[in-house]
Amino acid sequence: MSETTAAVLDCHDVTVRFGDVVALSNVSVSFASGAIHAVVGQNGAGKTTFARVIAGLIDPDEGSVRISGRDMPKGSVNDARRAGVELVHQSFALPPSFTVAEAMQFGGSGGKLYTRSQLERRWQAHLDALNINVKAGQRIRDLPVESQQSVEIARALVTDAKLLILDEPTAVLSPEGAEKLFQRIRHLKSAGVTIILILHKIREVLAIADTVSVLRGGKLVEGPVACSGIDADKLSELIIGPSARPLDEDDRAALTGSASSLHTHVGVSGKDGAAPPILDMKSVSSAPDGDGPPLTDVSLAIRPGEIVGVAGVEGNGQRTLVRALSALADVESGTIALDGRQVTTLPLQGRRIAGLRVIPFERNVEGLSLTSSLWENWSARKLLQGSLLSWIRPSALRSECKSALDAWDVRYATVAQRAGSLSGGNAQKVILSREMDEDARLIIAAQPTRGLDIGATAFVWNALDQARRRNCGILLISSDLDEIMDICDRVVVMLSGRIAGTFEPPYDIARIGAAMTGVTHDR
Ligand SMILES: Nc1ncnc2c1ncn2[C@@H]1O[C@H](COP(=O)(O)OP(=O)(O)OP(=O)(O)O)[C@@H](O)[C@H]1O
Repeated sequence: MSETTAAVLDCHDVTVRFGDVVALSNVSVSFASGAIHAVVGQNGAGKTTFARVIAGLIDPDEGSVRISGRDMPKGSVNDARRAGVELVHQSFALPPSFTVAEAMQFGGSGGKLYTRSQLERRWQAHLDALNINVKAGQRIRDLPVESQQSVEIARALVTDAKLLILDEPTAVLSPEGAEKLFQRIRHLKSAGVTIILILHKIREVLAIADTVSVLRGGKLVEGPVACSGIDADKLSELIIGPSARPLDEDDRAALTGSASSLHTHVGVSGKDGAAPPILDMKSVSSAPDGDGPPLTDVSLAIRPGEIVGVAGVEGNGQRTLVRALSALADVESGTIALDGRQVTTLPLQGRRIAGLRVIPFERNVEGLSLTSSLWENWSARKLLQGSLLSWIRPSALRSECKSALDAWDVRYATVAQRAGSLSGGNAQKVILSREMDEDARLIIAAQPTRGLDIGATAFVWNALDQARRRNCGILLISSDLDEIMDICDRVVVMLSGRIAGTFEPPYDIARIGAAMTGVTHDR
């Protein structure tokens, strides 16, 4: 651990309530300075609430917070920042139309006026000092997600941060991106910054953190304990708790990295290689649409009962692929057929009636209306599929919604609550419960387990497997190569809007990785 063991953070008996929900219950914890502290727990366990209390964004109902030995006035962001606390949120908050320099200035102390070139010079020096490879004049929206995150971190470090909190920083990163982030975090630690990391993946916790603390149902059930004294199995037990359904051995191994059974998927027995494809894309090219490179000559078939994975560094056309399949991108040439029927020019509603379901990349923007109730969000699929409004009975929908959310173990108070009040993982589960229904024929799942806890991730894998057994076709787009290799029957790699390689089990991670970076093409 660190040379110094003085506490940078002391929480005493912190309780936070949202109406009837107790998000944090009498949490008392102390974190030593100069170390990397992981905080883990299931979706809705209270991790983000904990981070927001420390950053002064939430005023706890009870309890107190001390930073570097000083009592913090309750719920004061400015006092927390003055004490050196900076929080990088789960979803990025940089204004997309700003340049990097403008975004950095926005996060700085402000005051003096600068010309554009002065501003850029000022922040370029800061970025260079942190070894962040981004040009200060670039617009945020033109940056890949990994660079946006680096800019968020750089912005948090504009002030003299002593305690940096990163809320699920790896959820948006590729494995290489996560490794780069970890290097940056180790570097910050050696410069004396204390880091709190909210993480879901146990293997990441054990790879980077000095200590780990576990929240369950708003209570601190363990920690901080030294990571050197705990193993993956024990940690997953602490997270899930004694009453939860146990994970099966394969899922546990894949989720915790505790065994060598990774990447052994050998195809599914129910797959019928001779059956006509559910999805048949032939030579599809799309117009540029500002959301990644256009598709160029993409051909892809998915048969009943088949899970096809799309691997690739983010920003290589995966979003355009989802948009083309959802009738949101302009297809210039080529054809798309669903169950033998041409749908190339059919709007989304018609495709949904034909059995298309979409779990979108951005759950808060494309997947949910945050200001609408849970049952309204859940019922949206009926409207999307063109049911007549007069047929819709709100009371029946509310009870259907309740059963579906309970089956997915969503943590919520009432189906009338706003979707925006759910924790990130629970919001994702609402979309999954809506899109993975019995009538689905083709499920496009974009990052379906991003931000989910280990129990929920296993649940999603199981739900995808059930859908496959019902002979659905599934297109799984994920930046988690382990996930792709564990559950897909075939993997295609996207690079610059093209299919750059097709791979079948047993997978060779080195060859897939090479195709992702364009080192080699096809097998
Ligand atoms: N603004 C809010 N209004 C109402 N309830 C809230 C609000 N914010 C959080 N909650 C509830 O508090 C509980 C803890 O939520 P929190 O976001 O802290 O969990 P989390 O551990 O970060 O979950 P995840 O891993 O899904 O992000 C959840 O039950 C959540 O629904």
